[in-house]
Amino acid sequence: MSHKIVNLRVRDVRFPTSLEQHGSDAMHTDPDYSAAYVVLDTDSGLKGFGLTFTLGKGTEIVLCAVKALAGLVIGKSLQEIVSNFRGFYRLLTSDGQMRWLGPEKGVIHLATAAVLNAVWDLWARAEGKPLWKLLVDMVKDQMLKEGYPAYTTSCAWLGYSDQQLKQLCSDALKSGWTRFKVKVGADLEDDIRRCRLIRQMIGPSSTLMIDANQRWDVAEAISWVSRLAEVKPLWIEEPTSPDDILGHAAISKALAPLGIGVATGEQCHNRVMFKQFLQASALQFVQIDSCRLGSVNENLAVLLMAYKFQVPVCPHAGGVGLCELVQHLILFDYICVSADLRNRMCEYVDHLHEHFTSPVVIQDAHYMPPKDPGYSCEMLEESVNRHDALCLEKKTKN
Ligand SMILES: C[C@H](O)[C@@H](O)CC(=O)C(=O)O
Ligand SMILES: [Mg+2]
Repeated sequence: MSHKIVNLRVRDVRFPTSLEQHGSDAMHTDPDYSAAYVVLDTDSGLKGFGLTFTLGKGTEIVLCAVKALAGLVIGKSLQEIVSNFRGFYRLLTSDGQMRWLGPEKGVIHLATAAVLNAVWDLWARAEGKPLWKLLVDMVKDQMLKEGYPAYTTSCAWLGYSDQQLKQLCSDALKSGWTRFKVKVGADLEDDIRRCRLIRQMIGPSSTLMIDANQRWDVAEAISWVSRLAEVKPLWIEEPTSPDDILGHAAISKALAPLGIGVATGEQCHNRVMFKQFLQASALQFVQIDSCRLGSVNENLAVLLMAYKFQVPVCPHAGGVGLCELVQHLILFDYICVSADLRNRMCEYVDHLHEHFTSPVVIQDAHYMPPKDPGYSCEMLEESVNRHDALCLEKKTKN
């Protein structure tokens, strides 16, 4: 069956997570976890669902970019696309006029990610497999019985009170979590207090990471993290601008004697930037994002580059739908690329999974391999309608 794409719909879906400071960090103090949510309709009736992640405002701009790309997608059959996927990727990313908006970065690349995620979802559905299995079966068949190791960021968002942090951390420990990420970067004394608190709760054998979300300049990052070395963080995430590759390299070199690595990637524009981070030894943990890069296509390239440089991949997943999508990629990485779990873990945030038809399954702090066909992108229609920014705008006007 050809599954010819006959229509592309895109919705602006926003969740008011900022009201309870879910997702808050040193730079994003009021994040509303949102998505540009794409649905591909085909002549066979099969649909493909995709999304890219945003923080609320500006999602309407991503929708415009998706609509601008639609003309390159509608009329193509799935078979035509996957028989030359590289050519299709280049078609979307190398349009003579639209590439000026990037190339392969910013809003146009977020829109490309959403469209390509929907194409991969359509392909996996057509094959009757979860995406990770579609990828793995292209190479070989292995299974992960105990699931893939995860870490949680949901105990220590920057806007949470110490009381919330203690309660959430205590609950997480009871559920078997042993890897925790803490948001830092706004106030040093506050960071020292909160990091000491969580380290004291989780004990010396659990793993702690810290995340500054691009808050500092290079020298500030080195001195600030040095003050937090007492809690033995495995990594400092996004210590400075995500574009400052040599800055990351300087921070990495300075913190190495303290045994603290650098992690980044959630706002890394594309595979070319990752190449330079790896060549410059500017990171010790590659944090791919399923909706920032050009979908599976570009993420596979980064997985292979990370393996070539022997740098572990620890995917970013702090955003609506990001856990659902990136679990497929990290399963592929383990089964077909790295075959290694040392210093590897996938982020998990405990928000908004109820809005998906195939939400992630976490057991004992591990991602259990998805079973449903597709890329786990499909949202409940009721959720999309209830959180569609356009519908919300009309309601407030009436
Ligand atoms: C604004 C987002 O919640 C961001 O803080 C997520 C993030 O940096 C992470 O999950 O890592
Ligand atoms: Mg982060």
